[in-house]
Amino acid sequence: MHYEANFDGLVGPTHNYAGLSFGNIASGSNANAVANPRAAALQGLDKMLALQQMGLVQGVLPPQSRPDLDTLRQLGFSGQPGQILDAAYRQAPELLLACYSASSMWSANAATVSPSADSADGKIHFTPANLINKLHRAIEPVQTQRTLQAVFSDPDHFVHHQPLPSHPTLGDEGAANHTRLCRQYGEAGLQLFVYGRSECRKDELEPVHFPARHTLEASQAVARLHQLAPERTLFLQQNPAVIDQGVFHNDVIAVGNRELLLCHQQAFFEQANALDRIHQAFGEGLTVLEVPTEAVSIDSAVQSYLFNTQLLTLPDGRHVLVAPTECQDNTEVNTYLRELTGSTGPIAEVIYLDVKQSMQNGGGPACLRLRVVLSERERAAVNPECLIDPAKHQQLTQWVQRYYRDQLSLDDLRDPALLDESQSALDQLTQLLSLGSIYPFQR
Ligand SMILES: N=C(N)NCCC[C@H](NC(=O)CCC(=O)O)C(=O)O
Repeated sequence: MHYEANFDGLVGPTHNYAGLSFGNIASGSNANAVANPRAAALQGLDKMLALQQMGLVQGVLPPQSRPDLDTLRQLGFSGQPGQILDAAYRQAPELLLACYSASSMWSANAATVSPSADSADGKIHFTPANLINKLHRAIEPVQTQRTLQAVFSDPDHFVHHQPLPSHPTLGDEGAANHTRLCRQYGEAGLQLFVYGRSECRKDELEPVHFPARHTLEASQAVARLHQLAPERTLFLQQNPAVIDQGVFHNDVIAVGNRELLLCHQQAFFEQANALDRIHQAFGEGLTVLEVPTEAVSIDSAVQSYLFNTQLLTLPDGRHVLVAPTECQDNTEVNTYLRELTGSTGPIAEVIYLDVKQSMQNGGGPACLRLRVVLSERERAAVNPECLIDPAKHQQLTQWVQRYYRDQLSLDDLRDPALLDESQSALDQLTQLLSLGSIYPFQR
């Protein structure tokens, strides 16, 4: 028996709206809004419990420690923590904001993961994403690697690679641009790597307004590291025109699982050709649900995050979509989803969940999770304290209620008490999740 486990990033105590992600429309339009870290973390935990209750394997990944004092020191701020925060707030507020972001919650960007059925050595491979396109995200990979090693520590099953070198040629956004299709989770699958631009293929079109964060060269390197078979690996270019409309990752415009791919008509560059290649490489039995622009505009897709849903296969074999409530609020999307589930199509049901605090920064249900396909033995090798059941959910809920604020504005970020609260919270969390001393402040 094999499972697709979802490991969600737990929202950290400094969740805020800083407008840091150019090209991500929600992040820009909610800049300076007052955040509610407590509600954000509880929404995330409730999503994790909901999936566990559906009979799925659900894990949790701890947040990164913020503010990132080490980075601020590296940037020339010195003294006691309070002095560092104060000086950064006055001299370089944009750096302080970057060092305060709780962006590790979007664990789809933490790494690319290939299951053992696809890798030549029969092990699960992890490559943390370098996330070089945004400063607040480029400071994540070192900790990401430490965290993943603490959760998936057994070298008999898990291989951890270094993040790719930090250079624009190798921009890597992790699993947000990676989809695996297969017949059964335990069988060899087809891995789709979707890139926004290529350094060496100069003739390919690129977006003109917003950045293409992920490169072909990064995807090719990850596929090599993960020892994937070339005939079961495809590199597809994202449609640059939709990147310019706010589709900053492929998981904002397409989602796949098992033998199903749900994508917008404008998801890929030269889409007919891209879909042909996918069909050819997969062989018989693949269903592609292509959503036409006249049913759902790109605007509606970006606002509602229709494609940032989690497409899940339940233990009874039914496929369901876990969607953000924003999909109910958008008329086009609501109509499309009602027709989809009202027919005899492959998706049986849509389950709506509230992840508004994350959505307002451009992170839907699928952004919040990193998928790891596990066999029974591999699952037994995962740090058991990082798997969610009702008792763990309750423990973590109480922990959030104890440590998290229910309001955070950008002005609060100079408050050294927030740093103390965050470190106390994370220190306690490493005990709840049996992670050891993974944070720099614990060393
Ligand atoms: N699509 C996936 N898989 N992930 C979504 C990531 C959202 C994240 N938002 C932010 O980083 C906003 C932070 C701020 O503005 O405060 C980003 O743009 O990298």
